[in-house]
Amino acid sequence: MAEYNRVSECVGLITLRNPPVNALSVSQGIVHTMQRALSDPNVKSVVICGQNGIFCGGADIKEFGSNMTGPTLIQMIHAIESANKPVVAAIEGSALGGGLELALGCHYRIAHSKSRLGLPEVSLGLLPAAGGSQRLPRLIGVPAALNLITTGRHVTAAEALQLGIVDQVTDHNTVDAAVKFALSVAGRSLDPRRISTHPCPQQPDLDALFEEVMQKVRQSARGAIAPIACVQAVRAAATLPYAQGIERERELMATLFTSGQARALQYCFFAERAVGRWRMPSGARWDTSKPRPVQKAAVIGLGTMGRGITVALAQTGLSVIAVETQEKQLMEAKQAISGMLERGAKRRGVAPALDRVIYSQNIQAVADVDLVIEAVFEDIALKTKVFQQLSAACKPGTLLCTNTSALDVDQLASETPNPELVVGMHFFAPAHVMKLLEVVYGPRSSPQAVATAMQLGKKMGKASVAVGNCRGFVGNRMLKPYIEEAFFLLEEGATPELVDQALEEFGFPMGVFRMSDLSGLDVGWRVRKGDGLVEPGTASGRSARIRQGRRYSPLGDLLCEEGRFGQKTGRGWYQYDKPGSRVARSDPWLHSFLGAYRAQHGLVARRIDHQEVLERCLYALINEGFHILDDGIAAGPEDIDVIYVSGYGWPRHCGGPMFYANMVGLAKVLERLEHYQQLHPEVPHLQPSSLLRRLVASGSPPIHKWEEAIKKLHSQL
Ligand SMILES: CCCCCCCCCCCCC/C=C/C(=O)SCCNC(=O)CCNC(=O)[C@H](O)C(C)(C)COP(=O)(O)OP(=O)(O)OC[C@H]1O[C@@H](n2cnc3c(N)ncnc32)[C@H](O)[C@@H]1OP(=O)(O)O
Repeated sequence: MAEYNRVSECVGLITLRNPPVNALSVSQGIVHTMQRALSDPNVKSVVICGQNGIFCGGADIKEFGSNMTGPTLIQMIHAIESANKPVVAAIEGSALGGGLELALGCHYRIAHSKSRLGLPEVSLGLLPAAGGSQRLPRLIGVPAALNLITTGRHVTAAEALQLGIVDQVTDHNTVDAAVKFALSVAGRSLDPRRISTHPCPQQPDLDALFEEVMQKVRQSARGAIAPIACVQAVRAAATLPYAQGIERERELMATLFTSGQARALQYCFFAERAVGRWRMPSGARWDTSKPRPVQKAAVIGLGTMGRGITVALAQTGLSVIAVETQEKQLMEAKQAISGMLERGAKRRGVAPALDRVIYSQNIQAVADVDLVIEAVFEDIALKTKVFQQLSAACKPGTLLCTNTSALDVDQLASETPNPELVVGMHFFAPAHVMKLLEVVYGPRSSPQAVATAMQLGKKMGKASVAVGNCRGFVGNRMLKPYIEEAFFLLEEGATPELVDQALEEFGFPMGVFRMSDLSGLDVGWRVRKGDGLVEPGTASGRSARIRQGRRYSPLGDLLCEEGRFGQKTGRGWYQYDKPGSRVARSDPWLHSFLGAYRAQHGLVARRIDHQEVLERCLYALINEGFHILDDGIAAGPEDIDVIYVSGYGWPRHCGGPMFYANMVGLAKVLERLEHYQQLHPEVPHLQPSSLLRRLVASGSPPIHKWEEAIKKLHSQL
């Protein structure tokens, strides 16, 4: 776990060994090796490094749920800082969380130029509770420490040097540089190097600073408790002696450590990694399916989505052929894409990848690409034509991907001579910014096609999730009952403001109505028209609100008939100063419209509270998630949760819809769905899924056991 060697005759070298990231385990034995180094009379100084080019990824997150016994990290770091021989941290790869805290306990820090450092505990629902919240502000000052600790961001070695976190940066062998450095400081007084013994650097107007930061953090935290505790811990560092500060750090950590939010955030950390280990119902899996290399790609159709996808591909280092058949649109797209590439490059401090994109009006230009992403208008006839053209134009083996969000991937595949080469790559707008990618496979998609799309998604920095083909795939399929419940709540007496407030207090960045105004009400209207649901708005009464045998709310259609498409028209569920403006204001017209609508349909408005909004919208969405699991469209709850957290604004500290259901209790979700279903029998999405019932009947296993339970339950059917 921690290996000890003597090098250059008088330097004790401690190497952390705990693959893959040298996470600090309670059983690691660093204390023991440290004692060995300190008691060795031949050793004049000590270097701590990590094996395989990574210093340390922090405390072992997997141990958090278990019974942790052994010397605490804090005691170990204290022992290092108190040592009477200089201890130098040789930082390569990452020094994160407890890893950086360990380095802060050392007397000196030497970092490789490519290493990254940070205290990301906040993103796991925790705070740097191995003295990090007390040492970092003492070392680099309160404002910089607050920034790092409350955001959890990683800094480069160059920034760490500038901030004063490290003493030296090297491009060469870090351990060699640290050993040399350790020899040069042997025998020097260590008092100035013990960070905990110093006060924080003076800071004028401390109270005002903390007030300002606390306000900012509360706003952006959207209900998360860890960022607030982080501010409180740093405040303790700035105002209390170290011993008392550490006590405060411990108290705050004790509250966070056992919180549901910490469990949810740590679940998200592992879920994001688990979705990379995808598998298909056919038995094909990530570890047995070899992706094809993709160096050259093409994007067909340069509307909003196509432009974003082109930028994302070019920024990943691929050569891209961007095709748009109309000359004017092609020129406009070229200008927009170049602008996005230039702005992105400026932000990242690199040269813009303008010459990676070749523009063409001719689909034949795709002849030698490895992969094509089609992003033309959502029209099955048009997409079919494009797929047929692509099949004829591309070299054999080219992967054909569609960015459709609503059409049938299998149907498109069946239009090509090689359906095994077809998958969906469902990006979210703006495609070069949004983290989520749904990789949609059909029954005939080859494992290699899925592996290639998944690998490309990963390269693009996306949270890529492999899902089966169905209407709306996973994300949009679950969104439908959520939006419908919100409409029904308006009919029954709620307002858009009330519904949005409940959802935003829950942690969504935007409630359903503000979101719908942003994305455009006409999008859903077009889909509903296509489904034959939209009728002229003159009929009244209950029967006018039953369509295709189930409850239907025409409210969204009626707003569209008024030309209220949301932000782009300056009117939607809210009003805006002008078309395109983003600040939503309550609209008296909407409220009287709702009153008139209810009167026309004989609906009596009743008082609706936040709890009902949350239960009806969220449980309807969760219920659809159980259907999706039962249908095998998502392989496990993690897939659904990653989709919702990374693409739909579900608050990360609630873990995603399926984790949330697990936290609330499956029996409670079932009971509330049954309750609402009795009240609204004409709403099928409130009918509890059979999987949810079966899981409750089998004793509500915890989420990590669902897969096993689902398999067992399926085999019993
Ligand atoms: C009841 C009262 C109690 C009171 C208080 C008790 C206190 C006790 C606790 C004291 C703790 C003190 C405070 C310290 C806290 C921490 O240190 S929390 C951890 C902070 N560190 C992080 O958040 C870093 C997380 N890791 C990463 O960001 C990345 O993994 C990486 C290090 C940058 C490497 O990235 P990459 O190369 O892309 O690899 P990955 O795929 O991400 O990871 C590879 C595998 O390693 C696993 N892993 C990574 N980090 C950890 C970790 N810290 N612990 C355990 N496992 C880790 C990751 O899951 C991958 O695993 P596989 O998916 O199985 O391959």
